[in-house]
Amino acid sequence: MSMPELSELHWLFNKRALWAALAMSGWLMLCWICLGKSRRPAVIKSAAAPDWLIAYASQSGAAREIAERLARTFQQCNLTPVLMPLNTIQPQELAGYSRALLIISTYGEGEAPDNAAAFWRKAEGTEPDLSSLNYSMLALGDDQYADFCGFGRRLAHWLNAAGATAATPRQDVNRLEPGSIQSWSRQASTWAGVPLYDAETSGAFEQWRLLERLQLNPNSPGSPAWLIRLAPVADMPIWQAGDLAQLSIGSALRTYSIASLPEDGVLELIVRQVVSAQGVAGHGSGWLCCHAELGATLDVRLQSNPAFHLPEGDAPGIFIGAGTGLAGLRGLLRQRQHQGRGDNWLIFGERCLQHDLWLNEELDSWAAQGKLLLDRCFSRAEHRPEYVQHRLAAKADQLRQWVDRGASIHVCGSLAGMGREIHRLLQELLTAEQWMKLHQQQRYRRDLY
Ligand SMILES: Cc1cc2nc3c(=O)[nH]c(=O)nc-3n(C[C@H](O)[C@H](O)[C@H](O)COP(=O)(O)O)c2cc1C
Repeated sequence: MSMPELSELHWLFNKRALWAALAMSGWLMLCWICLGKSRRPAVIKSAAAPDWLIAYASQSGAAREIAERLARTFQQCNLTPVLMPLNTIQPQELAGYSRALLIISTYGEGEAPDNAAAFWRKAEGTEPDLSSLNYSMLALGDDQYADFCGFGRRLAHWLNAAGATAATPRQDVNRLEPGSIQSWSRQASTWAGVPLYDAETSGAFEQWRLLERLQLNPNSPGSPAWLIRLAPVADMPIWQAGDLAQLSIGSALRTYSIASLPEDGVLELIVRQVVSAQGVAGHGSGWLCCHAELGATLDVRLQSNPAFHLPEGDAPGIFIGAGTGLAGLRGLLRQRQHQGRGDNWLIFGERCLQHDLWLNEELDSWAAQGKLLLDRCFSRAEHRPEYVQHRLAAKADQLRQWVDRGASIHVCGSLAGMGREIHRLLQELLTAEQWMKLHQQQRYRRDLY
């Protein structure tokens, strides 16, 4: 999966027993609350929509990436925050929110980054009534500049003068220092009731070498997707299926789902080559998929992602994904094969049968051995165009039977394009009891971006 970049950070659910228990019980409660809400009539559902704002001011992307990651964590808890750069909101519109997380970088000489400058021009010197707004600010900067975190500080003063309440002390961060970010995250987590971040399950950056890249979809109508294979320069680190890899490429950091196991001796990723409307290759994907020479080294940090690990036990597994979402599912499926657990059902969607048989040798061989029930769907199929949600709906009886047998459901891929649809459909196709048990027993796991 190609996910947003981060600098010097690690975001995850803690492994330590106490925090895990707290986080999971919090998560379960949220699921319960949201489940209850989403089963009421639509009008109540929208009236009860969460009022979280996650706003950022970012020049080179660090603050934006943090904000995006926060938003994803909220979404994994079935909350739907509004995520935006400050410029896209009018100062007085902040009064429409009761809770905000603000990730604010400083640029120039103590100035606002470009995507917050217009906001600040309008805000400065005005004093709207923001007395119903509570906020928590993470201010990013560099103490080598004379006005350290100057914009964050000025924005916080302005908010306070307008009557807003700081729910946590403003945290100034020097050069993305992880300890400060962690400290803020813990406080913000407590306030927000969402487990936002913990540093202890992320390792350090290690060097890896680009070993190979194989295009998975030659001639596809979709953008090229590549299986990227990396070998460790030093010892092979340990990770679990479901974990993530943060790649440092130039000044950017990108996060991808890991598609392989340590036993494979390589770190495999599935990366879609991003090309802008102007034909410019994306920074991270362009380097990985086109520009980097084989043998080139890059810094990678592995990030534990317990929320997407396989559950204990040998119950069946349902795996649903589209596009690069196959990466996370493939890691899990490989682990299931290693464990000798053949009761797997994969529903995978891409564009067309002729050019999008991603990883077909491996998947077909598991299917031929009876270890995988394989449903491929193609959105551009001539006769029966289909998305994964259509196939799932067509196999609703089978879904219910598997869930009754204790199956867990893993969903990986885009939130907007697929994750939300699958979520909605599962709620519709499963009985209330099945849906409740899936949550209670933590058998519904998602890696969406
Ligand atoms: C040209 C430039 C000017 C900067 N000016 C300041 C500054 O005045 N005060 C400060 O604390 N940090 C300053 N910084 C540091 C950035 O705030 C810091 O690198 C931050 O992590 C960037 O976050 P972003 O990628 O979200 O924009 C500056 C950085 C650059 C490149």
